[in-house]
This record gives sequence, structure tokens and C-alpha cells, in this order.
Amino acid sequence: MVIEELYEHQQTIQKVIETLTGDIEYACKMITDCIQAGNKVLVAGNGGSAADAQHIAAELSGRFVKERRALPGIALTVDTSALTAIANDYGYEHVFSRQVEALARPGDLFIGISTSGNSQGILNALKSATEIGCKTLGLSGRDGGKMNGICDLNIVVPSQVTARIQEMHILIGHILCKAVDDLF
Ligand SMILES: O=C(CO)[C@@H](O)[C@H](O)[C@H](O)[C@H](O)COP(=O)(O)O
Ligand SMILES: [Zn+2]
Repeated sequence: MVIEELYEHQQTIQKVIETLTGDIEYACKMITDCIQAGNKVLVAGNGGSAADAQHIAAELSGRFVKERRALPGIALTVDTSALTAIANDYGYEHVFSRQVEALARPGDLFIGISTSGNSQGILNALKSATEIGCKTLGLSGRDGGKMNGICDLNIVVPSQVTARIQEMHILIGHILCKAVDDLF
């Protein structure tokens, strides 16, 4: 079992190298352009992707590798009062979009993470972010789901396996953070 899991990860990373290098380079430009212009990065996802959202945001406000100034990254998964109130009063599918409407400004970058590309809360947040005038980056998998066509860029990890998709998402997240480090 162990070697099969490791090989599956290796095969997925090989496919990412072959098919997504250009997309990842473009995403690096999206995040560096955003921060360089004085705007902020908002990130959201569910379950394992919530952890990824927090991980990426923390690399910005804290640090990734290099010693540099604090940079504006916010995960929309951490305020349990906002999450529970919005879910309770409006429905779970609004937990991220409502926070986007409260916090996002034109020029900000919203990163929505969903391995299926179909989680309604992420889809709603991408739509709200677009309406506000944010740039939108999707990190998805499988066939990209409904995130196709509603993001400025939807990076679709070529795998059907949630775990492998998540592993590629955090790798891509770290590459985005490296691009930011290289600039600041
Ligand atoms: O981490 C895992 C599975 O590896 C789970 O917690 C997973 O993230 C959850 O089932 C999510 O609700 C899946 O949502 P999504 O990736 O399709 O948007
Ligand atoms: Zn997981």
C-alpha cells in the first residue's frame, strides 16, 4: 500500500510538471502583482483545504523562508464567530462569500481551494470576489468542476484522488509563497 501511494503522488507531480507549469507561473504573477500594488490576498477552502488556506495566509503574514516585512494574507476559515453566525443565519454556502463582501476590495486576490471544484461556498465566494473587482485564482482538481469559467485562472490538478490533489495544492501554495519571497 505504501509504495502505491508514493508512486501515485510521484505520477501526479510528474503530470503537474508537464501540464501546469505555465499556469503556476501565471498564478505567481497574480499574487506578486496583487501584493506589489498594495492589495491583499484572501484564501478559503473546506476541510483539508481550509488547512491549506490557513497555511498559505500564514506564510504571508508571518514568513515563508526569507526575512521580509509582514504581508497581507487572510484565511476566511478561522473566525468561528463569523463562520457560525453566517452559517446559522444565512446558510453554510454563504460563509466565505459574506466575508469576501465584508473584507475584499477591488484589486485584492481571492484564492478558492476545492478539490472537486464544486463546493458551493467556494463558488459563491468566487462570484462575490469577481463582483467586487478582485482577481480570482482557483485551485481545484478532477475536471475543475463549476470553478471552470468563474475564476480568472483555475488550476486543475490532473488527478481524481482528493489526497493527491490536496498534496499538489499545498506544493503550488508554497511556490506562490516563494514567488512572493523572491520579490520582497
Ligand atoms: O481533507 C480531506 C480529504 O483528504 C477532507 O477534509 C476534504 O477536504 C473535505 O471532505 C472537503 O469538504 C472536500 O471539499 P472540496 O475539496 O471538494 O471542496
Ligand atoms: Zn486531507
